[in-house]
Amino acid sequence: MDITIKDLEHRYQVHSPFERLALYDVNLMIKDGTYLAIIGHTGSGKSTILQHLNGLLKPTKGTLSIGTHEITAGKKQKNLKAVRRLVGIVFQFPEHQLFEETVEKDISFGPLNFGVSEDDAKVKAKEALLRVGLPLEILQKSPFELSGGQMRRVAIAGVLAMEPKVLVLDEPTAGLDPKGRKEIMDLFYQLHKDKQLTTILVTHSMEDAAKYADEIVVMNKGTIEMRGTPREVYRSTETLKKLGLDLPETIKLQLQIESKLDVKFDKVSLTVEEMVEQIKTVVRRDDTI
Ligand SMILES: Nc1ncnc2c1ncn2[C@@H]1O[C@H](COP(=O)(O)OP(=O)(O)OP(=O)(O)O)[C@@H](O)[C@H]1O
Repeated sequence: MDITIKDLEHRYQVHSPFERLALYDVNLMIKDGTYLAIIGHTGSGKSTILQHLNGLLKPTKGTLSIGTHEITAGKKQKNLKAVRRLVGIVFQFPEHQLFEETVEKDISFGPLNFGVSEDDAKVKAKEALLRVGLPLEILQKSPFELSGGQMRRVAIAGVLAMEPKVLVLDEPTAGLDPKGRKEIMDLFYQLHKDKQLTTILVTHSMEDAAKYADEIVVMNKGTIEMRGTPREVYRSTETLKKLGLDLPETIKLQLQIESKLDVKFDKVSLTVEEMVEQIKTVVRRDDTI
């Protein structure tokens, strides 16, 4: 399911003294099955874009096409429920939205809301729970008896149980320790691969964008500043610096090695493994090192 965003503008609190232009001239085509990362400085408009993708916010100008569904500024939106079924959003700290008495009821809530029978919702809840790596024994527990990490997984299972075609992730690992972060990011990557799930990740982690995404969009002050593969984007070190964005650690190390040893690597190193390979190549090429 392709997503096309055309001339998107969003103003918060229109016609009030607090009116704020948060997005303008946003044009973006996201092909079905892509893993896209959106990076950018705080306040650049990343979350505002995400919230348009399932109709939580309406454009003040422009159009979004999500598969065959269109959301257009100024037009009454008929199929918002269908769009919300297609696009699942995992917000920051999704566990704050848990509210039911049991894990099973919490995960089943979404499917039931979309008209699935109670029995089918229970099946979907079980599948989703296993998918996020939790045991079925906790189905009848209160979500509030679980650890923080488990609560987050239950909340993610609630989104997966709706079987979305597009998964939108707004800083989904905020507040987790490095091990927990990696586990959750690997889980989303596996889902993306297994189900060809279009995945759109908003992140402040340059490493995660480099490691998982096929494409990166760089936002700046409400509009798209740059778009490309991780290698293309992270090659533009000066532009990223100007935008106040950091580089992945591997690339920072590469730049230091290049400057200290007066050598040039063939490409930017997105992972430690790539960096090691390139160091080997440079050492072989130049026997004075
Ligand atoms: N409800 C709101 N009312 C008014 N202005 C808002 C509202 N929500 C966001 N904004 C403003 O819109 C702009 C874009 O905000 P947005 O949250 O989309 O940025 P972001 O890139 O996601 O930031 P962060 O990285 O901090 O999450 C910011 O200037 C913000 O202050």
